[in-house]
Amino acid sequence: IDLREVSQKSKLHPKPEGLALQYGTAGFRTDAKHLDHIMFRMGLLATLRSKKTKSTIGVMVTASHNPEEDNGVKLIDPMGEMVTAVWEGYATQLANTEQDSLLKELKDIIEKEDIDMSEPASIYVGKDTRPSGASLSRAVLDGVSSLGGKTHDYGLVTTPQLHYMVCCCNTHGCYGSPTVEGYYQKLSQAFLQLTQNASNRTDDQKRLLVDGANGIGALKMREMEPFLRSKLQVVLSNDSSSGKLNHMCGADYVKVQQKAPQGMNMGVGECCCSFDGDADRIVYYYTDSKGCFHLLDGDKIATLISTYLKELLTQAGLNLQIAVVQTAYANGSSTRYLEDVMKVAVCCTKTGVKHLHHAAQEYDIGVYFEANGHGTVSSLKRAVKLLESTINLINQTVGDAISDMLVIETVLAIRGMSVQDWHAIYTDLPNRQLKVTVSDRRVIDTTDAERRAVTPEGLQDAIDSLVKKYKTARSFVRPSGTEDVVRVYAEADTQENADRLAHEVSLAVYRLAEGVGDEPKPLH
Ligand SMILES: CC(=O)N[C@H]1[C@@H](OP(=O)(O)O)O[C@H](CO)[C@@H](O)[C@@H]1O
Ligand SMILES: [Mg+2]
Repeated sequence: IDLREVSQKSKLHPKPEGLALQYGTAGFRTDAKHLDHIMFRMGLLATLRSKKTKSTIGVMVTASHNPEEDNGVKLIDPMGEMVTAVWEGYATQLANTEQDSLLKELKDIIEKEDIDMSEPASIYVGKDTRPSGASLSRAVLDGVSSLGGKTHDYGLVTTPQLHYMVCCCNTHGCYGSPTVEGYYQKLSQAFLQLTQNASNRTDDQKRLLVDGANGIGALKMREMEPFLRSKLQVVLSNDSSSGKLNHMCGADYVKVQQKAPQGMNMGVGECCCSFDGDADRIVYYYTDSKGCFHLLDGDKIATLISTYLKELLTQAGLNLQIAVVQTAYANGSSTRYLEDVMKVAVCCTKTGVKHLHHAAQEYDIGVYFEANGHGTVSSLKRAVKLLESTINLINQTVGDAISDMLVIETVLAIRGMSVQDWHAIYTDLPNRQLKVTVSDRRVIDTTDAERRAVTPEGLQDAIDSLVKKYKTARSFVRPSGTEDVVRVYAEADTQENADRLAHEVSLAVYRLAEGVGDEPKPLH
């Protein structure tokens, strides 16, 4: 194998000594300053993956909901899915190898996977709006070309758009045409077709305020608008590239803070939604006449969509198995509603859409959403004509804010529901998410889809006895896969109790993870 070019070019992308990073929940993420060598190496790895699978592979440069100064990278597999766990392992190995053993590490992977290096390779590359994206995506291209791979640089795209392109390419056009116009055309045609009979929709109901998180989603929404032919009137805010990405706005801010983003001019009862920094998450919300804020998160979205699909199946007399996949963060009320009232099967997986996606594929129709609004519908294998347009509206490869938004608007239109009707389906249990900083978050290990802590010793017992003090309470902790923090989640009968429980559990985490009794500082 001729790795001379890799050897030369890798010198232009040196690894800072001692820096170790993990391929986390959604790829590598950290301060953009430390990522150049990671990008080059992910270009190399994507090329190997492409040769191995004899397909096009995607490389997306993004740090999603994280601060503007951060960046990151994720690899996209042939069908638009996240790369497999084994290859995530290679990614971590390759990323952490010191400069002088890079070639050896590459050869190891080539050997282990028995890769025919004479195969051609094709890599699609995209990036979000972060200033560091330009030079980092060039480093990816450098990696690919040093192994002789071909690249197509899509430039600024949302993460789900790149997933879509990869899937289109590898299915030879069956999924759509691999261009942004192809994407807009596919989604908007399905939307217009499905909503054409929902004629009693008022102009107010056609209006949707969209918070673009000052990111790529805003840009792409503006491009898509003409395709929607005023059937959906999108009012964009936080759509300037001069505004700071994800700062006091975007889906993660709205979900975790449980309040409206800044920079949005919301009228009473108006239907609003927020994307995250790479537009793969969406949450809805409105404020009522008393100024109260009401959030419709991923759990509410999963409920709306699965209820609608179940109705379609009944109408069509189809005996297909439908299920909703959630994570430990799903509000207890949503799980109860789906199982007890809707009689829909619910299953729980670890955090990260790659886990939900695989679980969803076990069913004829799998609706999966993380509570934070990251999700989609998958596996519409045996469904028939009636579902065809609905399927076209859905980006089945990965969670996609724009496509999800159109699906939601369609279901609301067809069922004549307002955002308030939708909100009333069930009442969320008050909840709170906190972050605790500890010196090594890896001391926390979990089981049962992250709902129980195995280590440090005594932590789960401490959580259990704190939870017992409250009514309808639940709490769990897990190390984040995208930030250097431990996440704490709690829900209880009142907001005060949820806040108190989250705080108490944070204290226990700090005490047991650090082995000391100091006061921690839980952050919102
Ligand atoms: C509690 C939470 O919202 N966690 C998020 C967050 O992962 P962490 O591993 O919790 O940092 O980022 C992931 C990628 O966007 C997303 O899939 C996940 O749901
Ligand atoms: Mg995201």
